[in-house]
Amino acid sequence: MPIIHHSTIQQQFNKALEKASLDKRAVLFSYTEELSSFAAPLDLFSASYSEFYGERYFWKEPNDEVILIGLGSIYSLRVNQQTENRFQYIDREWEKLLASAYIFNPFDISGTGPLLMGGFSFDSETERDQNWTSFGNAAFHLPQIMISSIKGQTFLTINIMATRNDDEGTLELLQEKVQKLFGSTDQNKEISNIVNQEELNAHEWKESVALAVNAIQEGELDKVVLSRRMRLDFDKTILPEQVLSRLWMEQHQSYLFALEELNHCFTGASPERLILKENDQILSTCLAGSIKRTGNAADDGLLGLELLNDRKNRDEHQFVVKMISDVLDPFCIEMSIPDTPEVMKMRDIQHLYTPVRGKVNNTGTTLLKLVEALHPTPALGGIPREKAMELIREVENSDRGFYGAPVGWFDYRGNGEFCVAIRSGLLKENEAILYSGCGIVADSNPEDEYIETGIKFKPMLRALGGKNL
Ligand SMILES: C=C(O[C@H]1C=CC=C(C(=O)O)[C@@H]1O)C(=O)O
Repeated sequence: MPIIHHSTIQQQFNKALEKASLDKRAVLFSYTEELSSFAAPLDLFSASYSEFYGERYFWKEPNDEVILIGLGSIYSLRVNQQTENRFQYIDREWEKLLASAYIFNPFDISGTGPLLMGGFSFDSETERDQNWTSFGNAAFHLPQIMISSIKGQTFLTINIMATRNDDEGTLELLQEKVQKLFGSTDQNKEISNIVNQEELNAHEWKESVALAVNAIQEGELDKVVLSRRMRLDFDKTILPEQVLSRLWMEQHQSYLFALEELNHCFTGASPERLILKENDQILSTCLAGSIKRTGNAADDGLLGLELLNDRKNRDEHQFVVKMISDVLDPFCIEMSIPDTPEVMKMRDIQHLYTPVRGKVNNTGTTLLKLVEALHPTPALGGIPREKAMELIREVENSDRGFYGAPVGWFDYRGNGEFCVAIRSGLLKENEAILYSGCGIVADSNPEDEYIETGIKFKPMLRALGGKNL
């Protein structure tokens, strides 16, 4: 059982209270300790339902080296309008909060101590539709209780926005909350079942692919990624823990994420890293070019080889490699990029994959600066970027929301990671909207692209109990 009430924490907390009283404003107090034992991460997430539903945040990177469970939001940063640069805004406000914070964290380990979990919308220049209004153009949260599992070690971080109205009782209350959380088991929640499954505007989507191919052949642009949606209705409210536990079993080698905003939850299993930053080391991933999997290892091997040798897919992939390396180059003193891609095999699909590593040249290069520069990569936008964005706005008559956008976390030391939120969907009570897209180039065929986007629905569809798998 975690112990968060002893003299060290008390002293630190008292200092934060004094400062809050003097400054007449809230001061962040953060305390981290290592836990000796830890329930399975998803059991803990699930057990937090009664106390924290609507304010839960989950992150797991493919190798299980970083698993974060954030519960309760004691401080949030949102950007609703296009009034100023959303990346700079989040960076600046976070820095301001940290400037007066009292942080007790004896561990020099990324992902422990205070951190923000959240993400950005795909396109801040379009308005969010009603599904996405609570997410806006950026939504980040500092959890009240955070459990981080980092390379096998587990940590508890508690965060309090201390005000002059708080006293030692505040710590005690939080202590009780933590004890309750670790003591409680998952209430047997009812599983929701699909009552209706419907692809939205499939015919129009194929037409817009044909239109995009035309524009590319006319030389207006080189590549654009077009997405489409599927809607599912359920017999009762669909719970994020239900979806996450299926993704955990079936898509374990992906980034698993969930961001709740009251009764909405954006969740998914993405294979695509946008950027990882650990001190001055960065790692980005180029992922573009796809082929199916069959369930038979020998056939999958042959398909993988076909993908590696397919000109259309290699071109599509090369666009992404060039753009990501061009974008990161000015921020780096060293970079390393393999000459040829590898094949990354996911449960339902295989992709061409190239890792891009670098060493940043400047301490002022924040993770969000890199996210801003990279987003959207041609794996989700296109080439040239602005032209592709214009075409997406023109032909996709719906809001992508956070689909295809950066989702992740970053801590008070500036380390963190963002994935590109694909293979994802928005859960809103007894309805889910799933998103899927694919890269369109000069020789794309609408029917093939339709089939490819069908495959990309599968991870979420499977996790939700859907049909046609
Ligand atoms: C846009 C998606 O995938 C991107 C990532 C990998 C491969 C892609 C492709 O081959 O088209 C897409 O660019 C999606 O899954 O919704």
